[in-house]
Amino acid sequence: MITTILFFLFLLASLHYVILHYGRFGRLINLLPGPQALPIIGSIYHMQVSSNDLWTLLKQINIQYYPIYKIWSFWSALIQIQHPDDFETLLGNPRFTQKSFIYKLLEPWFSTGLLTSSGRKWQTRRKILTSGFHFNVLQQFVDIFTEEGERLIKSLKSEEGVVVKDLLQLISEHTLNIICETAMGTSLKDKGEFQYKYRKAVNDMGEIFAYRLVRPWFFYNFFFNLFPQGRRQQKLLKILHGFTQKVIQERKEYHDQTNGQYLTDFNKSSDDNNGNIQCNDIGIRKRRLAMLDLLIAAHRNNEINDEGIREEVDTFMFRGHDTTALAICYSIMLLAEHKEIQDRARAEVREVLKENGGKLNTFALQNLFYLERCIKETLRLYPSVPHISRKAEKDIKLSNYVIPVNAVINLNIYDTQRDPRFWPNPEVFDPDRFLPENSQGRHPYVYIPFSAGPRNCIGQRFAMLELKTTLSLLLDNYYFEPVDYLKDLSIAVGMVLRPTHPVQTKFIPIKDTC
Ligand code: HEM
Repeated sequence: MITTILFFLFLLASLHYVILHYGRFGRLINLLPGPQALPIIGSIYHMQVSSNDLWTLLKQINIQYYPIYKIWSFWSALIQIQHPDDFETLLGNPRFTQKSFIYKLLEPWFSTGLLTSSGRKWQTRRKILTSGFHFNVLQQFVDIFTEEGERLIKSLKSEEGVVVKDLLQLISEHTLNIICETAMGTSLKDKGEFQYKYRKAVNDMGEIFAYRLVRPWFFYNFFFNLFPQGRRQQKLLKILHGFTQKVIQERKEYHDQTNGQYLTDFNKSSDDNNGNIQCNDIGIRKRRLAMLDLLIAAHRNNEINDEGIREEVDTFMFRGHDTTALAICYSIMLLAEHKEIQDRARAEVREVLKENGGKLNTFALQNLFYLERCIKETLRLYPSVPHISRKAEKDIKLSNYVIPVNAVINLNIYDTQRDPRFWPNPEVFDPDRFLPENSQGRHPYVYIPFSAGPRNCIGQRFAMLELKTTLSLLLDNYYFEPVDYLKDLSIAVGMVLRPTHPVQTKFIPIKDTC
């Protein structure tokens, strides 16, 4: 019986293979170069290795088939691209805004929030949420970035310096506090264990994402949930959704208690008469108009339902803390390894602080030109989001090949930003690449850490202000010294550019400030 079923399935798969590969779609895809593929399963058998070996393997394949190649993964064709002209053709075209099926792996977590949705839904949500990142709103957030930065500095205090054993853990605690206080209007103070579990679950979900990515038979949630990793994912989702539900519930309660009076004008100042932002006894900031408030206001106008709020809070909670934590970590590590650059950045921070009476505000942050170049250069070498992916919504010509409708197109941001054809000495950390005179003539799509076009990162200005504030405070108070070196870094394939092991850095207090 089993043999008959297997034989029948094999016949079906063979028939599907012939139709797929000898039809127009398959013929066009097969014109592209790419690693050796077996009938039916394609090239995916090369990729059944650990996620850091996969990272190394893909780098080799990228070099071999530059600038475009295909990977057959059973019935799907994945097109990998790495040329800024192709990025421009794809991202610059407002008709290519649909994400590929790879993002479906994220749907159990985010459903169809801003990152994963498409079409009308995405447009409506993007419109609602954009005002949450308006300059006036971001300006108020700088106070929170500073408060949290000061807490971080206190936590590092020690006479002779401290070696932080897991830099990413420490910094992601800080960035999660920030996203909750700013975008969600909720404080996580005294919720250490609760937030630790959330961050651990985020990390574990990243591993599961990478695991499924190269096992297309696990793309179907129903089937995946029957297996141990699927059951593990179910448990993690309970933690992740429990966390965000609590944040939403607390904020809703606050607006119910205040009769929704703070849900009206998003551009008004949120300070009391003395310029202080107040907290109520459950730690919720009064009158700060957060992104979550926009969603609650939209809910009251019947523009979004409870499920809609949850998917956006899940999306922003993850995207708003993990990406910035990685960027801060890599910045610290790079500055630790480049003492002269670190000293120059610190000198600038101190100068700007002096000019602003020791206070950081948006004006002061705007004047940190060198630090901004350091951050840009960090995001060139270590883009928090190394790859993005789109669905070909119609035929599109890339690097002289016609890519047929429905193909998956993966954009390799990481390798493009290190491509020696566009970046002299690409492995060298040189913030002055981003001086205006050194940027002239550079292809506009060769540097896209925040993506580009209509689906670019909605949080990029938020991220830059947060990074500048945190790094300024750290630079003003500590010398950074390397313990682990970036040349030894091992990276796992996943949603973000995560190291496979904890990384360590030493912070030595500067006597005149600490
Ligand atoms: C250094 C920090 C950050 C980097 C490098 C970064 C990078 C990116 C990239 C490359 C995309 C495009 C993703 C894709 O097409 O699949 C993106 C989208 C997005 N980012 Fe960021 N991001 C950062 C910080 C943030 C922050 C702080 C927030 C929220 C507060 C945020 C929220 C989002 C959202 C919601 C999207 C989806 C936008 C849409 O599709 O309309 N990001 N980000």
